[in-house]
Amino acid sequence: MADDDGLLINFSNRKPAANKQGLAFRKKKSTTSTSPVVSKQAPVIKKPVVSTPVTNITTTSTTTTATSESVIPSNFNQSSNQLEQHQQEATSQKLVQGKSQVLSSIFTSNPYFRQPLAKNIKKKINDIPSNAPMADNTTFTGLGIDPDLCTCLNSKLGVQVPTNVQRKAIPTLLGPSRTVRDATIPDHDVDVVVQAETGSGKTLTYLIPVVNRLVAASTVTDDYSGFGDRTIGTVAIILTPTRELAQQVLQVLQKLVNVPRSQDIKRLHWIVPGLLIGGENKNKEKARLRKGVNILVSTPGRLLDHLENTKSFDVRQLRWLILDEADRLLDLGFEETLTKIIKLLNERTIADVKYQTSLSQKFWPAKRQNVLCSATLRDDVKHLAGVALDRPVFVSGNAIKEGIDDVEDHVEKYSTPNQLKQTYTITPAKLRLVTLTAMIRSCFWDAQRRKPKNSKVIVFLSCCDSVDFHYTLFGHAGSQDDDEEENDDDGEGNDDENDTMHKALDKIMGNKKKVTKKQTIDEDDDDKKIDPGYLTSELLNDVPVYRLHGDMDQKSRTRSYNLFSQSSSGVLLCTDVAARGLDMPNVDRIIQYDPPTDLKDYVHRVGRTARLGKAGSASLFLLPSEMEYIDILKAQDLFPESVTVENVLSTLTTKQDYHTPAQILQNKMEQFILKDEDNVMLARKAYWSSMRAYATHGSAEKHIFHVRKLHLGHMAKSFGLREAPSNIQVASKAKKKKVARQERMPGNKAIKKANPMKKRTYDHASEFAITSADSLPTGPTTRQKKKKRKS
Ligand SMILES: Nc1ncnc2c1ncn2[C@@H]1O[C@H](COP(=O)(O)OP(=O)(O)OP(=O)(O)O)[C@@H](O)[C@H]1O
Repeated sequence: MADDDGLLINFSNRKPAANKQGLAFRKKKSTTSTSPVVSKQAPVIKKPVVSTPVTNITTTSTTTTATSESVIPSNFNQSSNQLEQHQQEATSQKLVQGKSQVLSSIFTSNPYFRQPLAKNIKKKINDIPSNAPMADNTTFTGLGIDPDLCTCLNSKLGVQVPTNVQRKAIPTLLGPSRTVRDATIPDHDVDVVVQAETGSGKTLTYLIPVVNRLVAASTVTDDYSGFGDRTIGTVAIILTPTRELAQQVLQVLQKLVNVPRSQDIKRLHWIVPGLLIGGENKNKEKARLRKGVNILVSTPGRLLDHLENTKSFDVRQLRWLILDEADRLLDLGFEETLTKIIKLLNERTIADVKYQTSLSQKFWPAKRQNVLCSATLRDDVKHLAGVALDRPVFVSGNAIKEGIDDVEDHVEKYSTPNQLKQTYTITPAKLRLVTLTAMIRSCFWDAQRRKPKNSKVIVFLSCCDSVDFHYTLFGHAGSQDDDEEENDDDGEGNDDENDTMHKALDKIMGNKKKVTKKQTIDEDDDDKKIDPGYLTSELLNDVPVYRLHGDMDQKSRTRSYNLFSQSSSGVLLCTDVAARGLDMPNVDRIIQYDPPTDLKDYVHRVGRTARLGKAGSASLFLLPSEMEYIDILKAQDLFPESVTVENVLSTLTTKQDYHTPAQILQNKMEQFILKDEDNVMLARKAYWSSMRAYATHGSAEKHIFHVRKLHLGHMAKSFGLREAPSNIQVASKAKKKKVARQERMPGNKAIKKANPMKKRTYDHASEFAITSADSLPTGPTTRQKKKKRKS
């Protein structure tokens, strides 16, 4: 707060009537303005600024409205006296860090918008789970899988019968080693493209055939001595876009290769799986490669590094190259790396005749088989074909088709699991933060039984800074010592007023325990404190909050991811680094607070829930200016239902009036931000990074998501900032000047500036992370990108 002028914003002192007509109550000139605060008079607004005519309010969702049953905790209920009291207290302006501050209402000056009519929402006809295991009599043994491997699948992974995509793709991937004949499937090895819904078991779809063929190759029979030499090197490489996904695939693989030996079958067990990912010790990886890793799971950057620099990395006998989340691997940033990888593999792979004897050749594809998997393989497929594939067979949940030209007939639309319940909430910018908070809280409240419940919620945000900001906010706001500190800071204000207000807030926020020390949130904050990997959020009724993004160090990432995966209840705040492939058990709800910059990411984000036939729901936040995005979703046969902001905010109270508790909640969060300079900086950074991230929406959606359409002041409010963006910008420039000055100081080592191009590649390519405000938009222009693609 040091650099900015005190921002004077009008605060409505009018008791918010239960305004059924819309979200806003009009701005009113403050009548209680006291020195030193100068109140800027609000313009008289002729028509209600946010009006949601009763006739247009869509209540298609099953979300409960404000009944006494649906309201979250009892400590949110206020007596009318308390409400009155709060109204009076809230009108008082005070000094925050020596600056005049006036609280502004979140319910004024919001844009007018009409809720879509319920009749425009097409309901899903078929709610039968589409990604569950088959309910007919299909079995893995029936598909030709080794009975011992089936036992292993059952005992180690709880997998008994195949899913639809497994039933379709496994026989094709078994190729000539297939023991069950099927005339419709090629009996030679072909490249395969697998497209199936999220959570339908694509990982096992490609792992089972590879392991099955290696198990067969290691089996000693009367006429075949089996293959038991680990020095064969790497025979299969599985590439994934993120480290977490690579770790997850390895975990499944490790269980799978431990196939028990039947008494009458002799097997030479030599299948050694291994992992190569960024952030890990390269020398240890080299040592493992030297010994021989037969099935390698890796992220592209680290694989290329070892291909280029590790002499003992032997890929001469490579027979499988599997690209998990293949469309993502071909996105900007990965493409170049992948092309280099494929070029090196092409140069180094030799189909050694020693493995081509008449008996063993059925276990080993004669040449490298390429397999591509994703839930969203579409027009990219043709592009991928140019890079890696040779006339692939296309397998989806619906069809098997030979030849790439027909692919588009089968993948015109992205598909999400039938049982996934999708909703959206049109939320004016000023109401975003409080609505998010209310929505998360409602996930942990059983409205029917009227008691807290366990739930697992993932909130997707557009950038790392925003994740850090919300993590700090939810993790620390609401503790009593914050309030105490704030009271101390506010020495110049009216103590009595503050005291009463804080008491009212405590009551509403449910502050039960006295927190004496802040939990550590940052590893380098204090060396002695150990980052527990999560924060317990008082603001969210003591729910643990986790975070995951690409700017975290590898240890924290792994810990945070594992903790959330294993937890029975909690909120994970993350970037798109968690959008693809991650199989976190029992996630109930996905909240897309920032809309995805690519429609494919919508499908992958919502796919973290409703996996393998389980139920799940997903909510999307949209600004009134972004409503057209619903049409884009509809064009993909995705029909989310509308849940109004009123519905969400109503869960904060038993009373008709949800404005007051919502406003108090917002004030509480703003106070937490403003009381500490670090918090203000965090909020500003998050604000700017989010704006930058917003600018990365593709040209096809630019008419919907354009920064020019945003009300920057209102957006700032959603980061708990009471400053106009120009103030923020000035502060940011001032900081840059300060850094530049420091750099010029004699004796100071010039801080090497990161090459923005490189940074962008890093952010987008490996970790899905749009990070700090300084690091982004100097990447290639659209024209440059097109030129690059052409060449
Ligand atoms: N046939 C099966 N029976 C029971 N469970 C299965 C079966 N196949 C896979 N699973 C389990 O289903 C979960 C989801 O599988 P997986 O992660 O492979 O899905 P996916 O299709 O790759 O999803 P995404 O597109 O999100 O990556 C995993 O926990 C996996 O162990």
